[in-house]
Amino acid sequence: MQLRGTVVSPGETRTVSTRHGERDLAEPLIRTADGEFSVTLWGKWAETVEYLQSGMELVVTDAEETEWQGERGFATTRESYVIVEPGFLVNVTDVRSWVQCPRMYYLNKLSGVPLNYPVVKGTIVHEVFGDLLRGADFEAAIDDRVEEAGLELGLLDRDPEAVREDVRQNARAIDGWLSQGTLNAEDSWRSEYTLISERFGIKGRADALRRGMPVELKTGKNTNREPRFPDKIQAACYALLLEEQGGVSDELETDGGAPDTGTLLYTKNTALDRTEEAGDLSPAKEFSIGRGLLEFVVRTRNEIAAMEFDSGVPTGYESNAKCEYCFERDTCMVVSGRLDQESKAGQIGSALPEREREYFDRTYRAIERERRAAHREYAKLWEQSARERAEDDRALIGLEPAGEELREDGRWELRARYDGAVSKIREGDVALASDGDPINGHAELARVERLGAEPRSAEKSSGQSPRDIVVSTDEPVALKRLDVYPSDMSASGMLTALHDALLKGEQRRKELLFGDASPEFETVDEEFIPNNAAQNEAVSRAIAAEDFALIHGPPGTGKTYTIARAIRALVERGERVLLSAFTNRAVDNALEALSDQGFTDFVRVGTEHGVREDMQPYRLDSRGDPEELARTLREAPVVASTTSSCGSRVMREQSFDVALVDEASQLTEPATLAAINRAKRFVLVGDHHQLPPVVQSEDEASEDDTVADLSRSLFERLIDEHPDAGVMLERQYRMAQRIQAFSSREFYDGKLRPATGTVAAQRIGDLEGISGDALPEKLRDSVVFVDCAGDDAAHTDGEEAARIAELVERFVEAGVAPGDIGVIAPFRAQVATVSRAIRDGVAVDTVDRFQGSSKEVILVSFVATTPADLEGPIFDDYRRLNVALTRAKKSLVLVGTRAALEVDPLYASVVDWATDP
Ligand SMILES: Nc1ncnc2c1ncn2[C@@H]1O[C@H](COP(=O)(O)OP(=O)(O)OP(=O)(O)O)[C@@H](O)[C@H]1O
Repeated sequence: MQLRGTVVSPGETRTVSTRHGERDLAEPLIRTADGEFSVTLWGKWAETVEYLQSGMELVVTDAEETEWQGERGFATTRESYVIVEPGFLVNVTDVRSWVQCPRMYYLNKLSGVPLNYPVVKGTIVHEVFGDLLRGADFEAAIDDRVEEAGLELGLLDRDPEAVREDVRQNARAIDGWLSQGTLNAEDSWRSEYTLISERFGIKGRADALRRGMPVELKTGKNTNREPRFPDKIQAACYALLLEEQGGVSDELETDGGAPDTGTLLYTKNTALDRTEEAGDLSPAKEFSIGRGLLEFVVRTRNEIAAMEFDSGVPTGYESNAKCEYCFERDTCMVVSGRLDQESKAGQIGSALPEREREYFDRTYRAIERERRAAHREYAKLWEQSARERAEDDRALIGLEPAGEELREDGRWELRARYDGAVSKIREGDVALASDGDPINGHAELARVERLGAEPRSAEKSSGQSPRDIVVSTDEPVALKRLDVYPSDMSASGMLTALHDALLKGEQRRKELLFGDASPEFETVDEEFIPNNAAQNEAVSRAIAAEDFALIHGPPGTGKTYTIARAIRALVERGERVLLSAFTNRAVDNALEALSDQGFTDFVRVGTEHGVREDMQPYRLDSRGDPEELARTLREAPVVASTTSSCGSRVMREQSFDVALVDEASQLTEPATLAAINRAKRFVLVGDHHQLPPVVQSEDEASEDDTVADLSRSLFERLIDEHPDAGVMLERQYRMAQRIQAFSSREFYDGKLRPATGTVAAQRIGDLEGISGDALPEKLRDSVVFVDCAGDDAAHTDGEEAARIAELVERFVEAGVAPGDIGVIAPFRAQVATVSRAIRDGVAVDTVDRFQGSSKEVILVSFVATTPADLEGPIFDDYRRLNVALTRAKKSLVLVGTRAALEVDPLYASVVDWATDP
């Protein structure tokens, strides 16, 4: 049986005499659904209690029930595994580095992977390995993969021909091995296999599987007969994961049991000179994977999960690391010196001042909480049934595969038919595509290319037309289900940014961030924007700032326009500018504004999928001639990318005079650091009265003051601490006078006003081809409240949806194009309900998806029928309400249940405003 519970007290290890001789045991007390029990952990599992703490989750597989002196208890058996905090997903590569040295694991996590040649070469060789397994031509694969790494190689000043030769030597080992007869007709292969273990709390991606056995590629040399220990551990992890999965798929079925052999391929061995090197030069080394090794893997994984339970920091004493030979020794000593951490290697340098260290610790804990929240989200993959996930918008299920095709870029394009259901999955997302069972079946990471594409085949059923979902993957999979793929990448990015800011950052910057210094400004007299004083002042401040400036831009006040003007002015002064924002959309909007103002000397960094069509010509492809690509990037006076890309290997090599960050109020503090770390000065643009940063672990964080509050942006903090560094744009170019009135009064102290008389007086009748009279009288006002009784469902309201559909028809009949109309609903379920009810072409979405955009006509569905409903997302935060009410230019229609809304004072005033002109 499997035992699962929460540790009440860990207990201690002791040694007892048994009929098998002396044995260690420990007896932690755990609480399960059935009560409290003591669990006897025998042998090596007894070590677990050394790091077990009360409150941790503990799982014992294949436990047996015991009875001693009338007390019921449990004990491990020969088959048991003991798993600590199974919900914390440890990466296979982390298990590997922990075995090398726990400090190494920590340092890797903190500082990210830097751009260096061994890393880039390693990636290329891995890619070529996959290509060769898939039967690609040797030289063609090398040429292609080296070209693909063009930008990184260029930044490293590497000559492509020399790289090709280097890769060729490594690839020969692979090719030689494949053709040596190791691979015969019965062998079945697959490369890059994603594995997730629910049972052990481990995830990873195996380089390859041969007959269901793991094969790992290492680009280093190894002249011993045996693989290196950490490498074995890595392969053993995959074996463990494969065992749980019970084989891979029919075609790759192992002979039954667990994979018992691992193979390591040391590709550099073939490049060694036989006359100089002694030892075993064969690249492929096999080893047998026994039970003892698998248990060791689980115990190592447990040590990591236990340390992460309270964001602990490893010292290096946990293993028998040998610091003398470690190439990370200096870094390790510096980090421990600066952060005053215990380290086996010792410390050098002076510790950060108390306040900085405290900031580091609090932020570190907050980021690790985010990571755990991502892991919890991950666990829902197996905790929830397919149906529950679909209902929670976390999966699209019941897809019907509708074709697969190998594209020119080597990726598979998979299609499936679906019913148009909504989910959190969006185009451009990375999601988990599976054959219906993402955990025990076959799953592949997929990029969502299209949602709701026209089916290829012309058959269209009556009523709702079927739609296609199109994704791309490295390997084909029967596309029957698509799941949200929670990632802890953003946690990793924040951690690296924190590290760079605190351990590598300039002193002055830190003084500013920690309130020990105030920002300073030069004087600038030039006029930049003659028709808008606040915008002009904002540009002046951006230029005059010696440290930083803050631009506060309420809805429609020309933030983007001002940003573009400021960038031009900076470039004219010879400054190199990094333009960044939370979303790709905002980055592209700012570039569009720049090009509207006649400036196009910029480079857009981002993926092909992330960058908008019209900005593709400016996108820096990472594939191509190294020297040319590197020059293009290095010489660009303006480089634009999202803040998360600012932490990429490539961008971390770049430096700028000024970083200009849009949507800064939606960024957590460490996410903002990722961008501003790259520049001497910075300008943050945002509005803290619109959407705040999205923080997954928000609920638990607020109470604990040892954990930083990530939901407060750096923008907001600095505006509070240094109001003088900020300029508020007050004149808006979007909304009719009456639409903006409520927001101005409630959220901006009445300061927001229309920029011109035309803006203020705009009416729906101004749109081309529309006569205001064609609308029913009730809809002619620019702000309208429609009382609707609504139904009783929790997150949907069919009646409201039907009423909205009707109102939309009135606007369309009067001549308004569907594309000029938007509907905002608080819940995705209601978004789905409304989408089904109304005609095509009208944008229906949640507030979060509408931030940053506007429409001529906006209808808001409140989905509140009883006062208790006033706790939904649109309502829990005034900032979301503000966004919802400020998207419309000419006509805003609020649909809701008056009696319910009037219970809350803020909503009562909304209803009031919308009812009485
Ligand atoms: N000084 C100005 N003179 C004339 N038009 C302007 C000026 N500033 C902004 N605009 C116009 O006002 C409109 C809104 O500006 P912009 O898109 O920059 O607003 P924004 O604040 O970025 O909007 P959002 O709140 O959606 O982020 C644009 O059409 C822009 O060209």
